Amino acid sequence: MQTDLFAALDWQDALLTLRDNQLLRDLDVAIARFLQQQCPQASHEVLLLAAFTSQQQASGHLCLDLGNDELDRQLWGNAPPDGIRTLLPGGPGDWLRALQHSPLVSDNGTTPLVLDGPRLYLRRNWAQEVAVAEAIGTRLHTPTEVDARALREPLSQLFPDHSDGINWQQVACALATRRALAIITGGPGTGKTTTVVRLLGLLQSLAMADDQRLRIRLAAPTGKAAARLTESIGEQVKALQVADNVRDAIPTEVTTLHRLLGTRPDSRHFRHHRHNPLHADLVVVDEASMIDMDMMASLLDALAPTTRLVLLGDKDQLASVEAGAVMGDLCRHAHEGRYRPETVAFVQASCAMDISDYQAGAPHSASDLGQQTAMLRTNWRSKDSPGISELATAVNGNDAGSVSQAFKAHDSLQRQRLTDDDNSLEQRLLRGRNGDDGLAALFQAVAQPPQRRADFDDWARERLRQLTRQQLLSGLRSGPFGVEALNQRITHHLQQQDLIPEREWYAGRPVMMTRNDYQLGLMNGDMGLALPLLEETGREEQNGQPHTLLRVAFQLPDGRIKWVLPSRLDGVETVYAMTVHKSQGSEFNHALLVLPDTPHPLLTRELIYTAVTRARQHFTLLEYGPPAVLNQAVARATRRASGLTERL
Ligand SMILES: Nc1ncnc2c1ncn2[C@@H]1O[C@H](COP(=O)(O)OP(=O)(O)OP(=O)(O)O)[C@@H](O)[C@H]1O
Repeated sequence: MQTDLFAALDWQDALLTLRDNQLLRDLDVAIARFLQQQCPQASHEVLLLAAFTSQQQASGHLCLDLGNDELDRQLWGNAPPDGIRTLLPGGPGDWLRALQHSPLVSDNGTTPLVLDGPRLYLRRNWAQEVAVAEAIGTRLHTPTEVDARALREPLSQLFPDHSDGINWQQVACALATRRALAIITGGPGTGKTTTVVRLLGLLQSLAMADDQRLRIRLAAPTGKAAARLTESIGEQVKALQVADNVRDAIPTEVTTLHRLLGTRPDSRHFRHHRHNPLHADLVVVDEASMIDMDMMASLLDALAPTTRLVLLGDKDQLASVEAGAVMGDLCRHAHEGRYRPETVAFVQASCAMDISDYQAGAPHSASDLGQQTAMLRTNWRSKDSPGISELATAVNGNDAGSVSQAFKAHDSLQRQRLTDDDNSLEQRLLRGRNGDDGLAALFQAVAQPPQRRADFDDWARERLRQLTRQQLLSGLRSGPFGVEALNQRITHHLQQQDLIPEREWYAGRPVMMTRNDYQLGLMNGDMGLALPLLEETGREEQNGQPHTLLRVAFQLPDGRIKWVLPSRLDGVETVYAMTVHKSQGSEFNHALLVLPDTPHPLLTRELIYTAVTRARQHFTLLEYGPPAVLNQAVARATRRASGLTERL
């Protein structure tokens, strides 16, 4: 009966209705139509599932997991729309049977759709996931092992600080020497950079003792993250307890992943791939939680099988905007350790430390990858901002009581209820916490450029640093509490206060790149500030003032300042407010998070955690609604559908 009804419906209309109800995108509709052209005998049920599989990518899922208990919610929110049951009769079990008999579906990548257990993939996503799992598997079976006892002496020199418990930094270093892949995860300030610099010192010392020299490359997913790491690596390398020639053989410049792999204009393919691998013996990638499956596949493809890869990142942060949550998948059990007895013995021999409390309960629960993964657990920056790590831990633990308690216990944390009909948000941003971190101070400083052209780069660097003293964040892009509305509202207020003129470009306008511009060498997410630049040739004064031109200053990953003509930038937006997604890889002395007046499905635990951990010293929650908005967000953990963990 249902099948008759289904056949009677006009297929094209059904797709368009789903699109009009925002259950599908144009792209998803196009994919279903394309597949129908390729295979006219394909059932509408399978085509519809293909459209939904494509649509799942918009939420970061790599596949449609038909075994997911929350499939209904994932597909169409709360309740299925009218008529959908007619289009897609039965339940996941029936759909799986339909897929198994469809000519569009195989389990080995020979068809446009791939069914792997209960997971339905578009072929490209499946192929990437398989390639990533294989490349990781190869690295995990490539021993680079050195004798554990031979590590003991150099490790104790690199880690002179004596601690009673387990020194996870030292454990991470020791584990990383064993295979061509290592993962080091930990929250902010847990010493990931410190650890990796010591690891580089260790590996380079061992190589140089053998008359070799490792070619080391350092990278991060965004320009901002690369710039931040360049700065902290530089300091750490200076403090490294190694011979001078070893120190000199450790690079401090961090590049973006795109530059590392070699972007090619007008192509989504990179210059480096399996037939032209990167010339490197060791590649370190920081902020690995921002790497999506597509980029991870490209990265692994560009590395020779013998090139060591070390991934650093915070597994609890928001996953990449694009599909895949690779770091989260790779670190699924990092907090438990789940080490095998031989790993425990290796750590005992190399570090004289007992990690048997973190041994796997049952042999099958330990994975090869787990043996190469270490989680750092001490926040070394906590003296500066104890409240922030306490709040972050409470958010991670979905502990509403501890979240409220943290706000009460620490001056570094503030929670303020705002109403929509006053200007208290704008006034707060203008004032800042202590005057010198507010927007008013920024505009004042911007209005006082140096007198000599030679001083402009340093001045711009300082102004860009000033910009990171305070940042307003929102988890949403659209709607009254999304960054678009917030930026408009703040801009309007500043104009009313005569702090900025009513035109698009003005000195003091903070902007962010919204796409990669390879010609300019600027990447999506890079932040710039419009500043008056003293004109080099026109030294003559105008009305008693030196002649200045408006330029946008960006800091490149190597620290240099790049001055760009505003008209040359077509992919930028104002960032008085920034999305939490875009704030990844950045830190601010004071981060302020706006929460809307009602709970929102896009606000999740990872998003709140990421916002809190952007703050170095102070975190403020600006609530336009009841506490339930925060509590519901903290309770909502995201789980992205992928088969990577199982495959590994
Ligand atoms: N073992 C240690 N003993 C004392 N201080 C440490 C130790 N490890 C790291 N630190 C200090 O803690 C601070 C944070 O370390 P580091 O930058 O390595 O952390 P991180 O995890 O890379 O931080 P983030 O990702 O938040 O930038 C630094 O000032 C560093 O010098």
